[in-house]
Amino acid sequence: MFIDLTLDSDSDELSKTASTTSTKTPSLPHSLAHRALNVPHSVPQKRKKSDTEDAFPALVVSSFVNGSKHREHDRRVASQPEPSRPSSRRSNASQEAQSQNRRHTPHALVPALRATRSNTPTSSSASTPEVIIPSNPPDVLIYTPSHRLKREASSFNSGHAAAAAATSSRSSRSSSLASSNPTTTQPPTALSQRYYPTDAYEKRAVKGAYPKAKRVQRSATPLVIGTPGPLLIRPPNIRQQTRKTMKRKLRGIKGPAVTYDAAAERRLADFILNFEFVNTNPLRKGVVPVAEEFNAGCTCEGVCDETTCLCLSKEEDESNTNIVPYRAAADVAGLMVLKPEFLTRKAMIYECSDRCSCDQTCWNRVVQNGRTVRLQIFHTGDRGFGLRSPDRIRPGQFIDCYQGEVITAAAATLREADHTARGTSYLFSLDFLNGQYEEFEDESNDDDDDGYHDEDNDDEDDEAESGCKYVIDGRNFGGVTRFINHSCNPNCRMIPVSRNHADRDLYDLAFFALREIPPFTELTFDYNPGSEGVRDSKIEPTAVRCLCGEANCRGQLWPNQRKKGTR
Ligand SMILES: C[S@@+](CC[C@H](N)C(=O)[O-])C[C@H]1O[C@@H](n2cnc3c(N)ncnc32)[C@H](O)[C@@H]1O
Repeated sequence: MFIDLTLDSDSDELSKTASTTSTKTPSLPHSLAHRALNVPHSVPQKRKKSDTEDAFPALVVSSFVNGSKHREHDRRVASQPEPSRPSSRRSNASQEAQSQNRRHTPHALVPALRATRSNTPTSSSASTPEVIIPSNPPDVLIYTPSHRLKREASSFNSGHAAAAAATSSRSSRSSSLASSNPTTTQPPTALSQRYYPTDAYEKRAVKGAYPKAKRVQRSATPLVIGTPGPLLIRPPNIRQQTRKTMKRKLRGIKGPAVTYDAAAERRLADFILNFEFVNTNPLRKGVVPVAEEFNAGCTCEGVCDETTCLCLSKEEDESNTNIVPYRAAADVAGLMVLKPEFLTRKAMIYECSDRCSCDQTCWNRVVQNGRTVRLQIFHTGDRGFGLRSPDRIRPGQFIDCYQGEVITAAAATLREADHTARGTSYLFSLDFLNGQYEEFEDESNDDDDDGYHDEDNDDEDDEAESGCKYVIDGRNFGGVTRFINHSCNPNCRMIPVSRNHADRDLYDLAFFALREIPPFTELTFDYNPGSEGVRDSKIEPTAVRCLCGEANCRGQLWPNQRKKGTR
């Protein structure tokens, strides 16, 4: 067993060994204690002179055995070059060491080196100091720190403490310490040359701004054409992928399934690649809903009382009675449908809201509960895609809302040109309540009239021109109802439905069945309500021709591209 000088110090083994060896073992500085280690050599490996031999002159532990502790002498002897040691003496000394060991050592410690001198009782008669390397390998070697090493260690510690205390003048202090103690190795600091070399710039300049071009011999470079990847072996099936995308997007629509007619698959898949279905209307720049705090709710308990519910609109006559929009369907429990008389009215439906005290099962919550019928997209042949339902739809049954981006009237004016150029339009004005507050608005505008042009009013100019503040655009983002075509004899009607009495510009455009609609019948509504029964005498040359094929067809969808909404 012997001591590995490279290992760390705090070993229990060492302290144990040291205590069993001798209580007089010199106490080593912390960094000089060593751990005993089993290695296959009998003699410590040669180390750098400055690190080990000078610093750790060998102390032969077993020299304690016979009571003589000639450490200094041993150290000197151990440093003698090996060739000066006669082999015969070495063997004699070795034998003697072994016998000493056998006689006196109660434990496994034996000397590694034994210094001899002519006047020592255990030495041979030779006057030259010798190192005796016993044939039996030494067990323990503990090196004593030299005076020089002790000096260096203490000067290093004091220099390190001083450097830590004076952080501001660290570099100068360190350098002065370094100069005063040339043997001290300074730990690198933040200002060290190692991290911030002051000559880095010069070195780069010498090296040159650009690296040298790599010279390549092209003729010697092999051109390897590997085996083709999966893309070349089996090209992706674009059709399959677009179909998958379409199905994924259709699955994202809330409510009962929305499917498509197999004959329309290819065209629909191509179209849907550039279209996004939405479940709520995205509000675009400039569209600001009236805060819920301004809304009022009813105070009904459980389900609403038709006669007292505050949400319902009042008849305009003197009776002041509530207009009740819904009734229970005759054949389906829990299904609410529009009252037949409401279908012929021109009124907005006000449903109960989150501000109401009635519960969610209240009969006055129909549109907000969403679609209850399945829908199917198909291709009409001459009017693009159309929409129908595989289910029977009852008169007055809610189908779905028209959905799309809500944009300002000014934005709609800009988009309208694009819609016109394409010959299709998906713009629906939210203009139902326009005109109903004109009297009040005229009075309030009088105060504002200061005779100056206000740029902020440009949007309002557009509004005034178009007759509404906001428009719903279902071209690129929309619900499945954006496929409903126009008919001059429609089976559905678009009715405005609100849950916020305070907001007259933002509300839902809900489709209700005007009559019984058999399964797979195309759903249609009038794009230009109010002109029913009026056969246009002159068809505008720019208007989209109506192809509904009904006997009462007016010949054009609407005079200009933007639909009038529900007015
Ligand atoms: C809201 S979209 C209806 C869905 C549309 N067919 C599609 O494929 O996307 C309105 C457009 O459909 C076409 N359209 C709807 N009803 C029509 C009709 N009765 N006659 C001719 N074209 C019609 C017009 O091009 C119109 O601008």
